[in-house]
Amino acid sequence: MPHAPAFAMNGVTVRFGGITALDAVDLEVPRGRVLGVIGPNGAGKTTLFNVACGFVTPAEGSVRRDGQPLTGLKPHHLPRHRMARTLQGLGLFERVSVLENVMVGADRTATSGFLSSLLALPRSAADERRLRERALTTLDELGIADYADRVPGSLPYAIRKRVALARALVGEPELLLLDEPASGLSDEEMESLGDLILACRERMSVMLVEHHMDLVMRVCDSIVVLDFGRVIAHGTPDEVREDPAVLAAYLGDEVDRTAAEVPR
Ligand SMILES: Nc1ncnc2c1ncn2[C@@H]1O[C@H](COP(=O)(O)OP(=O)(O)OP(=O)(O)O)[C@@H](O)[C@H]1O
Repeated sequence: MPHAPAFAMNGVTVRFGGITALDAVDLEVPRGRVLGVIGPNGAGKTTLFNVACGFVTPAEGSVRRDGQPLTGLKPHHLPRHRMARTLQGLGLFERVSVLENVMVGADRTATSGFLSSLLALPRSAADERRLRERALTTLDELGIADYADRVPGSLPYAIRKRVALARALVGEPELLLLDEPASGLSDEEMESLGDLILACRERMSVMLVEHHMDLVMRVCDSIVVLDFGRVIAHGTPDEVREDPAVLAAYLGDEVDRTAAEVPR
C-alpha cells in the first residue's frame, strides 16, 4: 500500500496473568521517520518491542507492515519483511569474528540464526564473497572495520553495540527496531549513536525504544509515551516535552525512585 505507514500497531493488548502490560496500544512509524517509544519503568516498552519483533503475540489487536498484517509474526520472519532489530542483550556470538557475526545478518535467507546461516546451508563462493563484502562495507560505514577479525568478547561494550547495529543494518532493512541502544554508553558515544540513527533515517524507518530523553528528543520525528501499558501522549518532541500527562507520569516515577532511596 503506497501510503501505509512502514509499521503500525492497532489496539495491541498483551496480558501476563493479571497484569495488562499493553492496553489497546495504537502507534505508527511513517516511512523514513523515527518514532520514539518512551515511558517510566514498567510502562510496557519492552513488551511493545517484543510484540514488534514477534517475541510476544498480542491477545488482541493487529500489527501491520506497509499496511499488510503481520499475523503470527516470529523473530525469524523479520528479514522477509525487511525488518531488523537490535536487542538490549547484544546477542553476538562471542567467539566468532566480528565480520562473521555481521555476515549472519546479511543473509536474508537465514531462517533460524547462526547454525543454518553460517554453517548448515551451503553457499556458493560468489555468494560468500558478496556477503563478506557487504558486511565489510557496513562495518566501514559504522567506523569499526578495523575490528573485523577480532572476536566481540575482546572488544569494549560500545564497539560491540556497533557490531550488533552493523548486523542489523547489513541486510538493508526498511524498518529498524532499536531496543535501548544507548544503554551503557557514555555521553560522547550516545552523541555519535544519535548521528548514526539520523543517518539511518535517510534509508529506512526506525522505531526507537529508549529511556535516554536527550537522545529521543534529538533524533525522533514523533514520540509515543506509554504509562501502565497505555499511550498517554503522542506528538513531536516539543509537544511531548510539554505534555502535562507526561510530566505527571515521569514525576511519579521520580518520586517512587526517591522514595526507594530513602534509608529505612
Ligand atoms: N513475562 C512477563 N510476565 C509477567 N509480567 C510481565 C512480563 N513481562 C513484563 N511484565 C509486566 O508487564 C509490565 C510492563 O513491563 P515492561 O518490561 O514491558 O515495561 P518497561 O517499560 O520495558 O519497563 P523498564 O523500563 O523497567 O524495562 C510490568 O508490570 C511488568 O512487570
